Amino acid sequence: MIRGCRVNIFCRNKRKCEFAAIIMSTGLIIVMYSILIGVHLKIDSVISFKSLRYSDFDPLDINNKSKISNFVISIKHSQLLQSLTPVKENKTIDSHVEFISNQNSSSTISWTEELKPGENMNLKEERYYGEKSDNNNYGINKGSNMGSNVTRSLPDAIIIGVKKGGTRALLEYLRLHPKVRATGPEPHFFDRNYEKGFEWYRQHMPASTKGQLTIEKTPSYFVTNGVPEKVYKMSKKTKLIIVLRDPVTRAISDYAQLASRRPSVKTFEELAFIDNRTKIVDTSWPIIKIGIYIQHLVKWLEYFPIGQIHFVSGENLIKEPTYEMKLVQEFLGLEPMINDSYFSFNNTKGFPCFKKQPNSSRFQCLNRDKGRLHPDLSHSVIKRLRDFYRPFNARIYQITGHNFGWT
Ligand SMILES: Nc1ncnc2c1ncn2[C@@H]1O[C@H](COP(=O)(O)OS(=O)(=O)O)[C@@H](OP(=O)(O)O)[C@H]1O
Repeated sequence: MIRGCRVNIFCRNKRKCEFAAIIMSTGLIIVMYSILIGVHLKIDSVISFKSLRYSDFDPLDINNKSKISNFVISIKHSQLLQSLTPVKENKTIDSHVEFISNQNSSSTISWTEELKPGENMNLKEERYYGEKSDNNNYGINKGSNMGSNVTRSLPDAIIIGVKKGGTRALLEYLRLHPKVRATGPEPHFFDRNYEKGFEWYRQHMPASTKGQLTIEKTPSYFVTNGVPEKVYKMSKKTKLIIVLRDPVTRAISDYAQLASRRPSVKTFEELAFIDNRTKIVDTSWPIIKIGIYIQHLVKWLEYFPIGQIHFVSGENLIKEPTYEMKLVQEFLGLEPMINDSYFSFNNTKGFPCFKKQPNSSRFQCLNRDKGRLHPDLSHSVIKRLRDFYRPFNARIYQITGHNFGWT
């Protein structure tokens, strides 16, 4: 009765009424479908970004193919979203920035690379300025013109090590400086991708403008044979930075990372000593070998003068980030802008956290896999390792002119 009444009110002619109903429902389906696609793209981008932290994602690692495709998809989605939202003048798009709040009311930072207005993700541009770089043996440092004086340059400075020394923290602190442009993931150019050539390397550097320093970090460079010569060939003026940390805690940190990725791995003691009874240290185990810093450093000194290498104390970078940053900025010839106001010690995390702008109230902390729990090792194991490293450490103190205080 009621249905009949409605039909009568809106459609006098039953066929016209059916036709109108079909048109309306088709329209409704199209609208809902578009909304769903839009939501899907947005969600997918966010999920992809969230799942890709620099710590577990190396886009240059061939074993990470699934992550690469995930990454590429997320970039495409973000580009699509960007093209729907025109970029306003002077607005910076953080294309790869990921700040995820965690339970401790701090945040987690992932790697960052910013796109400037007019710049896009296409790195294929092959035009050169033709300008011979002042610090590059090959004259290829300043590269493709991306418009409005934006270029990609080979690094002016490289954080070459040491693994688990605090290299990520240092790079993220340096990134706070307006005159610094830093890479996100580790490019691994000199140790894994050298055959791809300097142009490949340069294309993996962040966009920069004149006067800005380009900096990358790949801690494996410090211990990889042949890298000092290759860096020298790129530019003998490259400034080198090494974050040194007590080799015993460094080894434990490295092992903690290994165990978190391979839970079935042998115990630290089983791997660190040739024989657990005699406790002869196994120097062929990379986790031990990396900590014999002097052996690696001398290879760099064959190519670079000691004054061209800046040593950061990994321990002090945690205790007094401002002081260590003052020294690094001095070394890089930067105005000392990264000061106390950027840091706040987060007691829950047990590490300094930092803010992107001095006037911001929001502090960000490094990812949760920086500052992992270390396995408990017996005093005798620690003592044995300390005894082992002591003579090597003494030579490091001598050469660098700095007592790092590792006991
Ligand atoms: N601000 C801040 N937040 C968190 N962690 C910090 C920070 N500053 C230094 N560190 C120390 O950095 C250690 C990781 O070193 P790296 O970044 O060089 O590691 S890696 O080689 O890139 O994997 C990491 O080692 P673990 O504590 O063993 O995880 C930290 O001790």
